[in-house]
Amino acid sequence: MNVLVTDPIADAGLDRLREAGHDVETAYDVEGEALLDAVADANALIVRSGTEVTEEVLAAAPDLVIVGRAGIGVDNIDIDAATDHGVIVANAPEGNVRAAAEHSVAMAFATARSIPQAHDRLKDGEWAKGDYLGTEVNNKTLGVVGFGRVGQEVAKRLGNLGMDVVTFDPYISEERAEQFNAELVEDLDDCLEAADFLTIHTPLTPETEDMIGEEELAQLEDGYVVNCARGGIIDEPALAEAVADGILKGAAIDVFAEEPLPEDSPLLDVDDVIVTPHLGASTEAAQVGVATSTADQILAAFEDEPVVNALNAPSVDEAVFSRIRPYIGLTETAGKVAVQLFDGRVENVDVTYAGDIAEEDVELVTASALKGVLEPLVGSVNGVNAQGIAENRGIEVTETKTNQAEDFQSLITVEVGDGEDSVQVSGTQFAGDDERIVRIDGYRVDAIPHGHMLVARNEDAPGVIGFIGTVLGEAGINIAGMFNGRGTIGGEALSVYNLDEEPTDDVLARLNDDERIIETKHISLNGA
Ligand SMILES: NC(=O)C1=CN([C@@H]2O[C@H](COP(=O)(O)OP(=O)(O)OC[C@H]3O[C@@H](n4cnc5c(N)ncnc54)[C@H](O)[C@@H]3O)[C@@H](O)[C@H]2O)C=CC1
Ligand SMILES: O=C(O)C(=O)COP(=O)(O)O
Repeated sequence: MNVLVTDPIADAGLDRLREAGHDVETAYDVEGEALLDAVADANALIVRSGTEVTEEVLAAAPDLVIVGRAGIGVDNIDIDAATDHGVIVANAPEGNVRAAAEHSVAMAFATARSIPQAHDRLKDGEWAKGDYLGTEVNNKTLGVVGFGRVGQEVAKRLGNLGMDVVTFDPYISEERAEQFNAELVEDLDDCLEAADFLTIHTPLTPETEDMIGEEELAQLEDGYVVNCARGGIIDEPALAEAVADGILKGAAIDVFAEEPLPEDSPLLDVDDVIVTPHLGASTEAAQVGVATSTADQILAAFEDEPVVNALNAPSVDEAVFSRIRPYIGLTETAGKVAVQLFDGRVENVDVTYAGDIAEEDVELVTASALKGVLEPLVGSVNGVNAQGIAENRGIEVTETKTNQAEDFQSLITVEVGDGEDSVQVSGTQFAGDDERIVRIDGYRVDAIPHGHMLVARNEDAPGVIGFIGTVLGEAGINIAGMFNGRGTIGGEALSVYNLDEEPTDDVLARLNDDERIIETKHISLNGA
């Protein structure tokens, strides 16, 4: 497989991919047409914050399976577009958390003690001792906006250095805040009022964009602001002005609305705003951590294993995956059989899980049923885009769980219908990877789903099966296996044939012309 890396990541990640036999190409700083050319044959793309992964980039990469973000923030990746293209987006949410937290703490101290300013002057030969009277963090209040992984680590560290911590995060519980000795406040205003130091740790979202503007900064009077989260959350001109006018004592900023090099940012012109070029994640340990984690996500995606940090695909842990794995292919097959037997326009897909499988997290299995149903209709479908494609086509998807699995340990039934008619196909998995279709529309069968199949509904009368065999034989089509299921004796029967070749339209017409045959259908499971 081809892995394209467009932002620098640690060798440990690149080596892991190469050792697994993949071609890894690095193309740092490519953009525009060059990026579109570079992704053309990529199966995986690895980025940090430097590459914009747009709809255009995704459209230029028809073989792309996964975008790996070697870090946390994914605001540079169009996840909805990736989902539409069936491309997994996975980040590495753990590796750089401590690095970002430590940088935030370092920046808080650096602004509170004017370290960069004093450093510059001393290097210029000036002993400016009298100009700097700093602020201690001890006995001050830290306001943390966004109490996720990084926010919590910052709270822990600065809490241990004598600060009281208040936090504003509408999506966490009071208990969570208490675990870190932080007081959860209801409004951003309460946080701003209380804080001497404000530190931002939210993602950049439509909700957080420009969340801190002139009014908010005014409430922090005489305080300090630290932003090592994302540019765009704080209004840069408002912050520059608040610091320049002495409303705030200082600000420490690692991230900018425009990167790299925020040439037009007024923050660069204000002495008491100290800046670093998006260095929060730049430690050796963090870079090894995110690079190896990203490589692992990519290897998992290539192997059809669960991508644990996938942001747009159902994901389960290894233990659950090993239990549901046998049912993923089976359920896709049941979906493929059902949709080929169904004559109407598919309006609903119902997947029923019976027996042991009903105890599991089956989101991935349902996605595979949808893949089976939808792929013959719309082309490339996978666990990432299956639900979205179903939604776009107005197909209602339901999951039912029951402990009634007849004599089977687990039985999965995929039903496709249009509100009036429907087709049901049930499958099970016997020991040793032995997949079977065991019910079609309630008829008991025992069919090995494979290659070309013929499903016939016919009168349960002497000679019908012989007739079908003769017609196939005359056409030179070998029957590899045959399974007959019937309702009542002399009533209707359903038989399933595994064929070595595809039956021609003529063969199907000959069979369907016989009055004892209600209908025959060719099912293709090539690749299954
Ligand atoms: N400067 C750098 O190099 C680095 C920057 N980051 C950035 O730091 C930020 C935090 O990362 P994590 O802690 O891992 O993310 P996280 O997802 O663990 O935490 C984010 C928190 O923000 C909260 N939040 C979301 N919307 C909010 C709102 N409107 N108001 C208040 N809180 C809100 C969420 O509930 C969540 O608890 C991200 O923007 C990430 O990209 C992370 C690592 C390095
Ligand atoms: O992980 C994040 O969110 C970061 O901001 C780190 O960005 P980077 O990987 O250094 O471009």
